[in-house]
Amino acid sequence: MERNTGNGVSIDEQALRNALGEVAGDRLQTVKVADDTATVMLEVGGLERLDRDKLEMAVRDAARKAGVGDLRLGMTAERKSRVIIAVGSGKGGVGKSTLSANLAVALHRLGRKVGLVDADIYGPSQPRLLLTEGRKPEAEDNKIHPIPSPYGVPMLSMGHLVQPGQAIAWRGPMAGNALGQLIDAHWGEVEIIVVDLPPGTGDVQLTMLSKHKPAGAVIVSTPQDLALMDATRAIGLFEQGKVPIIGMVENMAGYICPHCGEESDPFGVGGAEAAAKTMGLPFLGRVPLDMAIRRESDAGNPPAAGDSPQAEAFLSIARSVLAWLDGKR
Ligand SMILES: Nc1ncnc2c1ncn2[C@@H]1O[C@H](COP(=O)(O)OP(=O)(O)OP(=O)(O)O)[C@@H](O)[C@H]1O
Repeated sequence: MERNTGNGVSIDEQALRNALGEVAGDRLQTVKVADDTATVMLEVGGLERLDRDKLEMAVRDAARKAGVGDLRLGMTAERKSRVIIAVGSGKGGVGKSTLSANLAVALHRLGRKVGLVDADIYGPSQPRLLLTEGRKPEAEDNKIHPIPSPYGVPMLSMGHLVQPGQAIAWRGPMAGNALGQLIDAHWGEVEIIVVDLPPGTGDVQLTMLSKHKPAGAVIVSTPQDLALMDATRAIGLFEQGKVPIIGMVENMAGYICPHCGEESDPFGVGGAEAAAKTMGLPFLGRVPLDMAIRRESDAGNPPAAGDSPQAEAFLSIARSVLAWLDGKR
C-alpha cells in the first residue's frame, strides 16, 4: 500500500518491507507506514549486543534511504533461549564423538542453528571430524568465538585450546573452567549446542550438570551387555543431576560388509533398544557398524552431510531429538 507522507514522498509499504528484509532477513517482523513515519518491529532474540546494534544501524540506514522520515523501531526477543544437548556414554570408543558430530550436522540440515562443543578433554576428536584441526579461536570481551566448520555447524573443542596431548593432565577445576570457556562463548544465533562429553562420569560431566544444565542427554552405547552396563551408570549420573534422558542410541549394531552389503551382527543387535525399554527410556535409533562411517569420519566428511543410507540413520535420530525438544518447549 502506498502512503502519502507529510513531506510529499510516497512510501510503498511492500517496497519498504523488501528493502528492510535485505538487511534484517527473517528478523524483520512487522512494517507499518503512516504519513512519513514507519513503525518496524525486529526480532532480536539470541543476538549479542554488538550484533543487535549493527542490525539496528543497518535497518535505520535502509529506512532512511527508502525515504522514511521518522522510524519507530521496536525490538522483541521472542526467540527461544539456547539449549544444550549433552551426548554421553558409559565408556570410551562406543562412537559418542561420531554420533555428536553427525547429530549436530543432521540437526543443521533439519533447519536448526546448531553449535558443537567437544568437551572430551582426554581425546578431543571433533576438530578432525569437522575439519577444523589446527585452528585457534579468537577472543573478544573475554569470550572466544566459535570456529566455523564447512558443514554449517560452528564449533569449539578442547583440542582448539591446547596442544595435542596437553589436556590429558587436566583435573577438577581446570577441566571445569575450560568447559566453561567453550560453552560461554560468542554463540550468536545458535539455538542448540550439542556437547560431546568425555566417556564415563568424571569432573567434566559433574561441571556440565551443575553449571551448564543441559536440556537433555543422549546416551550412546554399543549393543553388548558390558557397554550397556556402563551406559546405565552414565544414565544414573544424569538422572541424579535431574537432566532428562532424551533417549538411547545403539551404535555399531549390525555390520554391513563393504564387499557384498550383507549385514551380520558381530556385537549383537537390539541390546540398547531392549535396555532402553527395560529402563523406560525412549530409543532414538540405531547406527550400523560400517567401514564407510569410519573412513568418511576420519577424513572429515561426516556421513550425515551426505546422501548415503548412513546419513538417513543420523537424520532419523536428529528428528527424534527435535521432536523431544520441541515437545518440551
Ligand atoms: N557406526 C560406526 N561404524 C564404523 N566405525 C565407527 C562407527 N561409530 C564409530 N566408529 C569408529 O570408531 C572409533 C571410535 O569412535 P568415536 O571416537 O566416535 O568413539 P567415542 O565413544 O567418542 O570414543 P572416545 O570416548 O574414546 O572419544 C572411530 O574410529 C570411529 O570412526
